[in-house]
Amino acid sequence: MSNLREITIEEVEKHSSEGDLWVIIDTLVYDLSKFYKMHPGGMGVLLDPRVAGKDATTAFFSLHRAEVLAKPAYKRLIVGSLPKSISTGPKLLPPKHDELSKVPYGEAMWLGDGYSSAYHNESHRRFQKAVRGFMREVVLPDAMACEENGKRASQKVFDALAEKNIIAMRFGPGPHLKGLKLMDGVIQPEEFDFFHESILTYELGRLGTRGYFDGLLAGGVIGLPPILNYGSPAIKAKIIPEVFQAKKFICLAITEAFAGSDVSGLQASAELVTEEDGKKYWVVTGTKKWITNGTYADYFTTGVRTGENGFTVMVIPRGDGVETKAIKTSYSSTAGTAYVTFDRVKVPVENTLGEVGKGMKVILQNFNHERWMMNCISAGSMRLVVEECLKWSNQRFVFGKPLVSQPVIRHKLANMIARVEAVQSWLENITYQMTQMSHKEQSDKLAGQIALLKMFITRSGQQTAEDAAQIFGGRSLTQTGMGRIIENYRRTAAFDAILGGVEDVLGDLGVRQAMKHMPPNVRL
Ligand code: HEM
Repeated sequence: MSNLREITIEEVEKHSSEGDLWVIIDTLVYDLSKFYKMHPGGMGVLLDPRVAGKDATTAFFSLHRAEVLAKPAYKRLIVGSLPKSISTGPKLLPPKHDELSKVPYGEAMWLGDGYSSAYHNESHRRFQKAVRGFMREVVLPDAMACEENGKRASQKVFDALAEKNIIAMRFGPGPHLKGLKLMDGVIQPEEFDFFHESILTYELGRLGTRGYFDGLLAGGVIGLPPILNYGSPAIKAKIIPEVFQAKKFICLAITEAFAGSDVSGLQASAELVTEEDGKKYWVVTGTKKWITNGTYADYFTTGVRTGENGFTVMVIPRGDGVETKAIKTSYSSTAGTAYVTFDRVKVPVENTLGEVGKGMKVILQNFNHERWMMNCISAGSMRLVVEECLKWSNQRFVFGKPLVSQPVIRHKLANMIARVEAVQSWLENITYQMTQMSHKEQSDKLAGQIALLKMFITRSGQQTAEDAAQIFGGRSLTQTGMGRIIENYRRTAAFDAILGGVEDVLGDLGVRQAMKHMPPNVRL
């Protein structure tokens, strides 16, 4: 930008007509002579005498997100900049990809300038910076496109995730990370803990594209653990590398239209048959509904009835008799939500995960991790929404005053900030406990905490979505433009109150867990 031709305000003013149209935005001079006919906001607004040939910075930033100007197609419209004698250059550029927000409460406190943390160290900071940069540069453009067109995340992004070993990291700390180069070596596998994992998910949440987040392997994050924990050595050796390298995709297929997630009512069933050559197979018939990533999964970690009351988990590869159909939901079909049909599918008995009839144990093992992951994403997206509302309330002028000068707006902001900080602190505390406990201890001591936090986060998220919509007004209804993040959040915040266990059930679980630990001899 430093080599730009210097153009005076007087010279810009000479270009103020149809076919010869310049404007100044943030000290840069844009030639809109051809673009004005394609301008999504129409030609008239650009030809207005208050805009054509003038400094249109204030008008521009009250109608567009700063990211518009960062697009290469629009950068090409720049023909010069105001002389150095009157300007020190652009001040309103969008932040660099890995840059932290300077907006108060725009980042978790541990990332704030001058704040410290009892839980985070230098490796978390290095990791956060690398992940933020990667997410904004590589993932965000794909996320925005896919939210709109409903396609699954591009293979280019999956390959990039695999290259940084982000897919492997989504399964938390553990032996599966041994020997891997994490985020180009920014941290060592031995350093990786639940805080690193929470950063990864939180940063995905900060993209503000909820359907895409689920499309970006949320199904895999719940579908692979039964294989990691219960797969035979042969199954593990085949499927785990395929999934980590994004060559194949896996999902979890439990819920059914007949019974939702009430496992006792599931109807999909499997019968054991022995072929003439002595090989044993399950023959699986049934349907599954609401299966995240199912439309493009190659493997289905599936729960089926085996015998009278037995429930068994097995991994079913896509093949003869397996069909998937996209289900339309209120978030983007980029999530790959599917209705799955198994029609007499032959599954080798070696694909059984865990003991026959003990499927509940296999499924339950991962519930806490799934809900904790959802807490991380909800906290990340809530933080982004708070940041957006603070920015908007500050920059938006109504009746001659900034929006934030209205006490009712400040009241909403205060509640939003209080909620996101409460959520953050509880999440960090639980994450710390996870770093200190064995898996068994986590199941015993944290199942209730995680469930109650999820109930609290999703309730807070929905209140925050309502407040944000009031602050953004009509802009919160449009999927593009200034309010695009609020629109997405308002439409999808309630999803987290359903997926992974509905709010009421989780609240109930939290209290039941507490009662389990209640000593028998306590009295008022
Ligand atoms: C480099 C110059 C400009 C570019 C590249 C540009 C680009 C765009 C784009 C991409 C949109 C669609 C926004 C969205 O929904 O995502 C838009 C909308 C709009 N633009 Fe521009 N624009 C420019 C300058 C201006 C200026 C100077 C004005 C001055 C008034 C203006 C007024 C509008 C209006 C009124 C809308 C509709 C906003 C809405 O639907 O809420 N634009 N512009």
